[in-house]
Amino acid sequence: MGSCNEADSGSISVINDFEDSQPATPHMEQPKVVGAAAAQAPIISSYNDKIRPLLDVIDRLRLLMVMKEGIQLPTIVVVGDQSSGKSSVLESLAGVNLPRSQGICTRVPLIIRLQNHARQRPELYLEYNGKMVPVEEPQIATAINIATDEVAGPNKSISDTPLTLVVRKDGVPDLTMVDLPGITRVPVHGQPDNIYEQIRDIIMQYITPKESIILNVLSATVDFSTCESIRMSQQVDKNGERTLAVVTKVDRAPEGLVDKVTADDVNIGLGYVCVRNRIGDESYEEARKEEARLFENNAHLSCIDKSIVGVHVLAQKLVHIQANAIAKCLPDIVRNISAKLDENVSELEKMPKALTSIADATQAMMRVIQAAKESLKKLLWRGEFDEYPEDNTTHGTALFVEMLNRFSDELHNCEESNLSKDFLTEEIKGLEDAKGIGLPNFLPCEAFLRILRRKVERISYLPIKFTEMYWDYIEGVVISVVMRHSEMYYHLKVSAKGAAHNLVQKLREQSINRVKELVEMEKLTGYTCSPDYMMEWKKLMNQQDHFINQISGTNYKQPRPCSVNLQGFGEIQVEHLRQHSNVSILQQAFDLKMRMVAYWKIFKVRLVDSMALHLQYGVHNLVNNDIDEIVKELMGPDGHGLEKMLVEYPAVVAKREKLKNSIKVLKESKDSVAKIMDRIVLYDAYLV
Ligand SMILES: Nc1nc2c(ncn2[C@@H]2O[C@H](COP(=O)(O)OP(=O)(O)OP(=O)(O)O)[C@@H](O)[C@H]2O)c(=O)[nH]1
Repeated sequence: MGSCNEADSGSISVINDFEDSQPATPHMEQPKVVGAAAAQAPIISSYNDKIRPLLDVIDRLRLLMVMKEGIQLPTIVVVGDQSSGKSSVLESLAGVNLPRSQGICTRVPLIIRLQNHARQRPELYLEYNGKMVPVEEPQIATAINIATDEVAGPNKSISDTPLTLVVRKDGVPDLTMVDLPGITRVPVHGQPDNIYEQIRDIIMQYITPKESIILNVLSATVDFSTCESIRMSQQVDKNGERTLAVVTKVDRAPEGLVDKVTADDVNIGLGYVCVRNRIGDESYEEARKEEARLFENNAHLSCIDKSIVGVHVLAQKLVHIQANAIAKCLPDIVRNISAKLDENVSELEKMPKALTSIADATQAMMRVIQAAKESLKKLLWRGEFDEYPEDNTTHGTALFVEMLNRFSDELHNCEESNLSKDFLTEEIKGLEDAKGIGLPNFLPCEAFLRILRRKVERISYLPIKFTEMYWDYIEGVVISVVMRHSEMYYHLKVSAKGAAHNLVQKLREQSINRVKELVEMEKLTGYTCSPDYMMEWKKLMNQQDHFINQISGTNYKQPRPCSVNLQGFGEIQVEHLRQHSNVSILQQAFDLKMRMVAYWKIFKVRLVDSMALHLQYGVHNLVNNDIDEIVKELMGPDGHGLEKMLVEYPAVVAKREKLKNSIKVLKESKDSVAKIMDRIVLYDAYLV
């Protein structure tokens, strides 16, 4: 802390404690103070001519809007609660009038580029909405208000579209800063209810990049720890390493200020600078004199170290911080620009060229269908999922096995219920219906077929349901693959979707008819050459004598059981069978039942196998041959179907334009930085 009353307000000297917290760059001299220019502007500083070209490049990149391409630039961002004095601080630094008020005043980000130039006459202009508007110094505040109304609307609403104010003036420090809307929680008339969230989002967008320097403007009249701007900057810069605090309105609350800035309760890493801004109609010169007098004579303020008071100290600190930030960030900026440029160039190369003739369109369409065909072969036939590793809904071969297993389970679980109570009832009825003249030990074939038909009929909905479900699934995959490959051609995408739908519907219908045929064939004939049938039947028939005995046996010493345990069936109720006095009928019914059970096992396996082969065959044909029908449909009967493909999808045109524009910006940016590469290497070498 410097001793009180020692500075001379007439001559400007720089006492800079910033060197303690920031390493001095060997190639960067400390900014000099040019006292002779004091008459023209409140801040007088010449800029290290090694850094000036680098700042010019950064400003050029900012003008090119390279930030929109994801390249972060070192930026001094001015934040503060509403009416904390942000614009007044900038005004003091720039020596020009900016809009100041007690209510919300800054409604859009205002980029202020201060450039020291030797000419007598200052040059000022505003850049916004692609315009460059020269402004006379006395009209700056009005011009900014007009431009703000144009960008953000005439009411009190805010916008994140920035305005740029360029101030070329003798004696100003070479600085580029962004002034942001002040944080307010209470919307005033005409402002949206979410004004706080809107302002917060803009501020966070600017202060989050680690390249940003946060200039936190705090009014001496408030408790710093209650400031919303402190809360926000701490969210992105916890230890305050890139935060500098400017304390304004020191004239209003001088008492205790020295303790406030010394205690540093709010963790400001780059330190504090206390200032007194212009009040009312004062001129800048008067304001600086008043400021110097205040820090010299005020009982409370004169105790504050001179190295942290005054607008000119603030200017010097900012210049120094900015120089270090640029030197540190430039190598990364150069690398990022190159990487982004390569990325965009390769993305543009991958985009389809605009189609200008039918021959082009035909070629593009063939390429799309060929690529879709290859993808479908992989997904639905070969089981290669490298193109869609995440989306397992398209992994057709794997899902087909799951679907088939589910179908098989459903078929097996679809057995008739209350089997135990009605045991042999259906068979006895079948035998009675098929009664005719014949030898008693011959089973009528018709009785077997009638029961078989009924059983097949009962499950016939299952294979059809499975077929429908399978083709629905195939349709989904085909459409999604075709659409993905035709993404870049809007009209092709729409037509190909329709053609894919029509094709799969046709195949679905054919497949359902084939499955219906399979079911009908099963109803018509009971046949198998599998030896399993006879083995199973014989095994079951071994229980016949015991079973019939339990129902109609004549051993009166033992009570007749009401149920019998049969292997393969469990406990069977038999009371209802005792009404049949004809043992031969029971024997035939038992035989019939066992034939049916043995045959039904064969039937179910055969049905699942046939369905698997049939559907696999269908998919094989689809991915190898049928898919080509899409081409025919797209060409149309008269061959004019592709004409509409010549009209491009607006989103593709927009994307191509955006990429071209980004490439242009990045190339220009690359060219700009190429001119100062030798300096970057110099600073880079130092920083390493
Ligand atoms: N006494 C005194 N008044 C000041 C000082 N700095 C700013 N003011 C006044 O405080 C009020 C708000 O100042 P602005 O610079 O408009 O504050 P701001 O933070 O830019 O305001 P918004 O952008 O609207 O949030 C104005 O009336 C200024 O004149 C100062 O150091 N001393």
